[in-house]
Amino acid sequence: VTGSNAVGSGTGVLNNAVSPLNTTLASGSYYLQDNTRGNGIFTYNANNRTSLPGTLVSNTTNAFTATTNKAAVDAHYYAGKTYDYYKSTFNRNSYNGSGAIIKSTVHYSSNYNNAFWNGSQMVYGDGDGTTFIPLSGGLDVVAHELTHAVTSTESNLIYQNESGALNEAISDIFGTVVEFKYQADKADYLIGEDIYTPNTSGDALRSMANPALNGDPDYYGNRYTGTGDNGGVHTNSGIINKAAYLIAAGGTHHSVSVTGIGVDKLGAIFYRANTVYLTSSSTFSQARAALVQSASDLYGSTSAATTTVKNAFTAVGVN
Ligand SMILES: CCC(=O)Oc1c(C)cccc1C(=O)O
Ligand SMILES: [Ca+2]
Ligand SMILES: [Ca+2]
Ligand SMILES: [Zn+2]
Repeated sequence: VTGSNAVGSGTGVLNNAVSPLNTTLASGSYYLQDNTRGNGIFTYNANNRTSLPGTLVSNTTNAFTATTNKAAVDAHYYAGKTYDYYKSTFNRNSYNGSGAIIKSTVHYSSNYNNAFWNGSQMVYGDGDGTTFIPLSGGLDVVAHELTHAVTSTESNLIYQNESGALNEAISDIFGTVVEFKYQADKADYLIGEDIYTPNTSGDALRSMANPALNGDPDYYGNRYTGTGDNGGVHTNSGIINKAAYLIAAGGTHHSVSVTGIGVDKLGAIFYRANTVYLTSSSTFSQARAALVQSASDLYGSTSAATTTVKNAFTAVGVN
């Protein structure tokens, strides 16, 4: 909408206080339209139907506290945080580097246990209340989805088999790196923990530290070779996620010891690989080479970081 920039507040999915919330005032109503980031962040409501994008979320006041708006408040705010991560860390202006409008839709369909980037926008279900609560309530989830958009404009990793698992892992990695940056007090190497199984504590959709907790592989020799889930993109991502965990936090896996270098360097190395070296058909082995080269470019060929990347991939059986 055409209006004036405003700064409001709101309540999120977990009844978390959200502030500041960048909104637009137009004709006496406030809209979840943030004009301060790139060409804007726009958050919509699908009203439990499946036509997109739905209706731009509005409120009579600049306090978005109504229950019906909690998913939208988090989707909007967390998209802004993810924008801020890419802009402040890599000077990347939105997912395409040129300020592309960021669109999110919440309340998609009914009892929808999914979130996705549809090639043009982010889409969030409300969950069925048992497996998931509204999925935009997790910062790692929102950053995961927006990172799919970054990947699509960079390496454009094909969403199947090894390139698809790399695509998925890159989204999990940046979901986690963004969580460490903006939710340091509760950051972890779990994915979706805030919105997964409200009746069970301590679990998550995936674990980077221990993929096996969810039955996902953490070693190349144990990869899934079937056709389900586009060739196991959310399963074999565990191999790359484990390597990423070892790169950041360190550890010993399959008798290979890795010295951790922290999440900031993890993000820098994967960002350079995704923007400079990876291609749409990259395999795990080619990703190892891309990441070693990226670490070498950034920190030196004999640096601790480069050694750590090599050891982490050896630890998960990727050479
Ligand atoms: C961490 C976010 C995530 O994995 O979202 C998905 C869900 C919940 C179901 C199916 C696909 C995705 C995805 O974005 O890959
Ligand atoms: Ca997490
Ligand atoms: Ca849970
Ligand atoms: Zn994904």
